[in-house]
Amino acid sequence: MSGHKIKIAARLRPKIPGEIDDEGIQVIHADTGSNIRVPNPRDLSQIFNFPFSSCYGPDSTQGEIFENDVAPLIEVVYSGVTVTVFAYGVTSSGKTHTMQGNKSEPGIIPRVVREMFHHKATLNKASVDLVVSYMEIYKDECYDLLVQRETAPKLPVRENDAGQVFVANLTSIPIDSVEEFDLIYARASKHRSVGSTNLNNASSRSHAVLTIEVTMTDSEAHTTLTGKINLVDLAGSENNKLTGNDSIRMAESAAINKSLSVLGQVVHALNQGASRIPYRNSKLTRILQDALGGSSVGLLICNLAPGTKFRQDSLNTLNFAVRTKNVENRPVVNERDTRPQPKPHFAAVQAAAPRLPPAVLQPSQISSNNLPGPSRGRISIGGAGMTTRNGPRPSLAGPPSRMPRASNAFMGKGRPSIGGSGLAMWGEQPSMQLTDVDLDERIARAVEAEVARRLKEHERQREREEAEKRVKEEEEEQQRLLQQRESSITISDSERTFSSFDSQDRRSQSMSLPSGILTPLLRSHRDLDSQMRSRLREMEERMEMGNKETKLASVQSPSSRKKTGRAYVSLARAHSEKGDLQVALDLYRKAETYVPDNIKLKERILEIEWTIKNGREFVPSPRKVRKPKSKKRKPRMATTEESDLDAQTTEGGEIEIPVAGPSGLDPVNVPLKRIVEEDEDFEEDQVESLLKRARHEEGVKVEEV
Ligand SMILES: Nc1ncnc2c1ncn2[C@@H]1O[C@H](COP(=O)(O)OP(=O)(O)OP(=O)(O)O)[C@@H](O)[C@H]1O
Repeated sequence: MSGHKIKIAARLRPKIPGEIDDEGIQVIHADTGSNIRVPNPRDLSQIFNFPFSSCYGPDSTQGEIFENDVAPLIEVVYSGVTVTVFAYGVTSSGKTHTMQGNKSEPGIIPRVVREMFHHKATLNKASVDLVVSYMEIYKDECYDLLVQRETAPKLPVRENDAGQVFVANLTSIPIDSVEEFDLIYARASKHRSVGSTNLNNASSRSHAVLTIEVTMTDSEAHTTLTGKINLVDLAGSENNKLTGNDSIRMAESAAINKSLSVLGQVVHALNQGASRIPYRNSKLTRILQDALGGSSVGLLICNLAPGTKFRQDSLNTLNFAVRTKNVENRPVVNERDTRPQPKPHFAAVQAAAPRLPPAVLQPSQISSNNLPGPSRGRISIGGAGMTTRNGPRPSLAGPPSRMPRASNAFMGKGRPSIGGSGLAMWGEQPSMQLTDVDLDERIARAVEAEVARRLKEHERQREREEAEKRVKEEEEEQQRLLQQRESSITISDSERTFSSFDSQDRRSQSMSLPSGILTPLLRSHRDLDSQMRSRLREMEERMEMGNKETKLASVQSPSSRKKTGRAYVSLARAHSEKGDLQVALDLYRKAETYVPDNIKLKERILEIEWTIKNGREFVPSPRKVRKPKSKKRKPRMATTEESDLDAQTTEGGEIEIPVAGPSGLDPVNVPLKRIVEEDEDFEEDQVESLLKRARHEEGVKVEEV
């Protein structure tokens, strides 16, 4: 399949009781197309237009969105392609309502499942199997929502040989009817992390990913076609000032905001055609890798909340949407040849690692107590990623087209079945007989856990050893300096006798010299001694100070180190301008710990050292004229002449502002992100926090700059 851009739909929710709708955002349907209009929060006379092929206003229904944008994708899933639908937006903008809905207004998820079964019924294929898996990413860890929450372990994210990312050990349950699904889904949804905030009584504290996978086996053609739809309800970005979050919610919020920010970075990097896409910076992007610039078909639903309160958030959401719509995926059809592969050579069998078959619980009566409908359901628990009746598969990424499939005698329909009801996952304890396959699976998991534990232990041991080595080196260095000082003191204590390290030969030689000949030399030794003493003292102080800073620097990211370095330089400069050269020198040296490769900084340190030593006056170099910050943040705000002119956005997230030019009014396109995105004003903040820290530090008295 050729490149396929992610489709965008925007939905503005109606106001909810207690909310003021001041028409901050509007959905406009015109003959030329539909768009979302948002006034610029910094200049209300400017209107940003966001044209999308699907825009839904507050009166839109769940059915409308499903029919227009999601239902057509079901056929794509049945053609063996992975489809990903995500709901994105600020907290309380209606993501969960859109994806999940409620009993009277079911959302996309229940509708998708109905449509999947409906489509299945129209197919004339012998074997069409559906399975569901459901997981959440809570504080950057993956949890299985199909198992009891209290016992759900953190699931590892892995990558297989084909480069496909999957969540290992994620449960997948075969579903044979809508009713079966509804029951499973209702139970699992209770396991999702939800909490109350000022903005939403039932705010999702995690990103939830529900996957419905369909496997179509054609035994005559010996092929298996696997389609999948991932339905992702993202947690909403949060402004903690508005949500009034407590410490627990704050920690959740930090994880949510971080993962969403990485999502933005991934989209940005994809748009830039960057060589490195930061998928690995969060579990969310790692898991959605296939949906962002990968091999799936994507639909992004941008949820918007009405009113001025959410205006800036809505602009951020729309800005993200504009960037995302340029991301191109390359969908592939996931078809596999099921013919048994020729037997590998004996040597190859010996060399190959043993492949463990998945554990498959085949309860005789899965639905008798819990699930309505025919009792044909089976629960398969992934031993290596999401496991279906046809073998292990990654959970979010399908294998590439025509991937050869390993033949496995344990897989397929003729597997040994196991007694028991399969209800253990819901907390009940069925009596269950384990087969060899199950035992193998359990052993494999235990081995896997043990290997992970040992690796962790090994890593901890390595870190301990490294820390010990560092301490030892520091002690040795101090010892060395001490010895040096002692030996130099020996020199200065006596002009007549030489230090212990002088040899007997030298002594006898010197004794034979005419008297007075060494005096100038010894005098210079004495000078050297006092110089060395003060130098050593200085070095010790610097080392002590440096250690503290080095420790701090070592835990910071490269960009934070740079920022801290810049903040110290800024402080140092202020002190050098006031004439506090010693304080300035200390601060420049601190800065050096954070930016050790900065040549200019080294030069500045030498310059000040020299000035202090020689008692000269220090004349700081003139400050660079920097562009005013406000200009950087607001690169293109309308001037007085422009402010009363209506502004129109163009495709691709640019704002078109008419500007008075030589030939009358010329339109000027300004990239919207430059206007909407906040520029981080770290320097002031950083200086402020450093000042606080510096005030508590002994020895460095820093005044407010
Ligand atoms: N289209 C809609 N029609 C009616 N009510 C809606 C609609 N969209 C959202 N709501 C209501 O708005 C409130 C917030 O919606 P929802 O919980 O879906 O937001 P969310 O974006 O999932 O928030 P969070 O990120 O905090 O989980 C809910 O009470 C929901 O019922």
